[in-house]
Amino acid sequence: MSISGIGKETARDLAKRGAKVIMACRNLETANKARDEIIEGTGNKDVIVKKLDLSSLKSVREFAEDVKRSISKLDVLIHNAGTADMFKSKTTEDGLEYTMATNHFGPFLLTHLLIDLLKQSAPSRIVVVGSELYRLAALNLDKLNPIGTLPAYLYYVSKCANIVFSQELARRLADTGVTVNCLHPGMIDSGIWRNVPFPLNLPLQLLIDFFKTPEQGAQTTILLAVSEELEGVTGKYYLDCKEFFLSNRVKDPAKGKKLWELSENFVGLEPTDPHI
Ligand SMILES: NC(=O)c1ccc[n+]([C@@H]2O[C@H](COP(=O)([O-])OP(=O)(O)OC[C@H]3O[C@@H](n4cnc5c(N)ncnc54)[C@H](O)[C@@H]3O)[C@@H](O)[C@H]2O)c1
Repeated sequence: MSISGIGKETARDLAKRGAKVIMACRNLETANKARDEIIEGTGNKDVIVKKLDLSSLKSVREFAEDVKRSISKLDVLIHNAGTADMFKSKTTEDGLEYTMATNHFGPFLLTHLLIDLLKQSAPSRIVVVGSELYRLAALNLDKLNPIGTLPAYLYYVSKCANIVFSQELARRLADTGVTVNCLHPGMIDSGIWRNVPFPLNLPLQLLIDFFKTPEQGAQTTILLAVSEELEGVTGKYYLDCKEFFLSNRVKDPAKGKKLWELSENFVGLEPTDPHI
């Protein structure tokens, strides 16, 4: 979960339903303000903030340890946080391209580190916030850590990775009681568009009035997280709270397997870590 946009609205809704919510956030100051606002608005005091920078493998490991120390049951893991820096490409302390590290490698590692807890808590769920923009990208598995690639394109690639990941994860977790579904939240007026520079932001300024609110954008995530009707449903993709079709290329098991093996290497999965 994250502190602004769709993540904040998802946290608010789950808190309203009485859930214990862990908000995983980079900036603790802003996160604590968001948490206080949610507690005040919902009356649910069981909303906590924990530090997580998904672009740092060390931070992901520290966060997972912190979570495992503080709870004994995890019903839903929501991979919502994402970045889309259209014009700057950076390399992380782990030698990973920043957008791919935040949007794919961090969530990939985190899923591994929390999988035993999710299995013990089954029936449990993993929800992955992808994007329809995946249709514009090809996932080049010969360059999964795409340092030097046009930054604007990297967001699409990372969202494509989210979907291939969710499909492969669902296959690997079949019969464990842990389900995995992915979604597109819609076009949402959120912080994700803040890095679009002049002059590309000009048409965006006009279009953004037609975008949905973060609260509306959270609805498909919430459905996948809580709907009793979706108990046991796995490996699907949703848009506007309805199942939607995926292109065959993201469903290909050979591609999913290769993404998995490469990602295990990039995140430095240890023999002692849980493997999925
Ligand atoms: N807004 C849209 O139109 C749209 C469309 C399709 C998909 N999405 C997806 O929805 C999800 C939520 O995005 P949003 O629209 O609410 O944008 P947002 O920018 O408002 O929220 C993104 C959140 O991710 C957090 N985040 C970014 N980098 C992080 C890091 N390294 N570690 C931890 N947290 C980090 C940010 O702090 C922020 O809280 C993203 O996965 C995005 O790709 C959004």
